[in-house]
Amino acid sequence: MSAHAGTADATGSARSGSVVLHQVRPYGEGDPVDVVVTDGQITEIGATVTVPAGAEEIDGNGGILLPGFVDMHTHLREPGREDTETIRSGSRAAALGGYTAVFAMANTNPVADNSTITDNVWRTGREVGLVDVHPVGAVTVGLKGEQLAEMGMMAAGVGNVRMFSDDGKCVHDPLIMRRALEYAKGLGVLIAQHAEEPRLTVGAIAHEGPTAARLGLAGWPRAAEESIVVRDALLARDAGARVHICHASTEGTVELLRWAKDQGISVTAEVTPHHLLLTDARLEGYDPINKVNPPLREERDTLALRQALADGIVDCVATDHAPHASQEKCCEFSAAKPGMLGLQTALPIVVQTLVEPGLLDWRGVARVMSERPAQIVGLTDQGRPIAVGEPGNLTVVDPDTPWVVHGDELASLSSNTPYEAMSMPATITATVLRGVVTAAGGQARA
Ligand SMILES: NC(=O)N[C@@H](CC(=O)O)C(=O)O
Ligand SMILES: [Zn+2]
Ligand SMILES: [Zn+2]
Repeated sequence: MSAHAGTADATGSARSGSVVLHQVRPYGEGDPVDVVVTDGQITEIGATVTVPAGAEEIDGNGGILLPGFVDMHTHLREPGREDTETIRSGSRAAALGGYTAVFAMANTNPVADNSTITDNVWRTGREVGLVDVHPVGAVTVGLKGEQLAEMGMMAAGVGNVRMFSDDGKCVHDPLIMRRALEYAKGLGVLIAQHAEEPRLTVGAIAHEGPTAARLGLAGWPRAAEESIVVRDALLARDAGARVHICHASTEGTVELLRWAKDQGISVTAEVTPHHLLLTDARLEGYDPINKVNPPLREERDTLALRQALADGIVDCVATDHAPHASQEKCCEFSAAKPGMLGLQTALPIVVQTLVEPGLLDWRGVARVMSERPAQIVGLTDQGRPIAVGEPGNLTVVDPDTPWVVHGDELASLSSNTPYEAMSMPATITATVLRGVVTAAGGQARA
């Protein structure tokens, strides 16, 4: 393999240079081809191509070529908790997971409720240059739910904020939510809601059901999510605005999304890999590694969410990558922080829960991991078709090389993965951002 052919400069645009991906199968279809990316764009696709002088060459080994993944829901903890994740460490995890763009949630310390912070997140992401880090702006000042943040200022800044969320908390006051939706409509931006009726989750730490009852854990009912999903669908309808539901976790939410979409309401939703794979059966043993908001639910919820993704009722997969320090995850269950790592394990879990059971083909994976999230947030340079003239944001997947997860080997500064010692069925061979290799052979390039 030749030396690095290009690097992303501080503004993130690709420098001159070329990458050749040898022996890859776009969307897993047809015979392997070679793909040339020059100056950030796909310039040639064919059985035999001209390798430009000085190009970095990657052997795809017959693996699957997909558009680079887009994560609508990542927590990078900068500013404030750089001991658990930084924009750099999170970008490394993202590149290794096949991502070319991530949306960094606003629940940092201080909260990203102003353009100084959102612009800084954007700039730092560009300096690192491994993945486009799009700042999410807070909907309300300090995530307090009382006063709308300066959404217009954040949208107009260099961070070009296009998604707003109080994630971690629900925008609970319906009048504030209504105003946020109206304002967002005017700005052409998206509100993403952490759907949780807080009056139904006081003290709650586990899914309300037989398992929590047996273990004596205070329950978080499905209705806490579903009541906000239906409320916000109605508010979006009346405002003529769009609303996005973060981490959908219940069978009932799927039914409500189906109803809302049937009505023509502009509601979209994401599901996390952990809500596709894991259930509250994990809570036996009280290991706080399994504590997450919303909580792990029951098998019928995971099955409904998988089917909903296949049907397009749930639009996309988002990681809700939520790093926490080990001392915050190995205390008593009730005291532990909720959240789990997700960036490096998302694609293999999608393979396990959707591709292997025949619910999605690789075109479907491109849809839920890349195309739909890019469309929902309005990114025009991501989630694009694999074709000459399109941006060189690409991921090569090896579907035949399993690997075993070890939290301390992940790129994240935290190690709170619920998949410790589990085998993952697929590996990311390489990730390319605007024609620059950002990760290859399990190594990130910054
Ligand atoms: N999902 C979680 O359990 N935790 C998230 C917040 C959130 O996504 O609600 C976090 O920031 O740690
Ligand atoms: Zn949340
Ligand atoms: Zn979150």
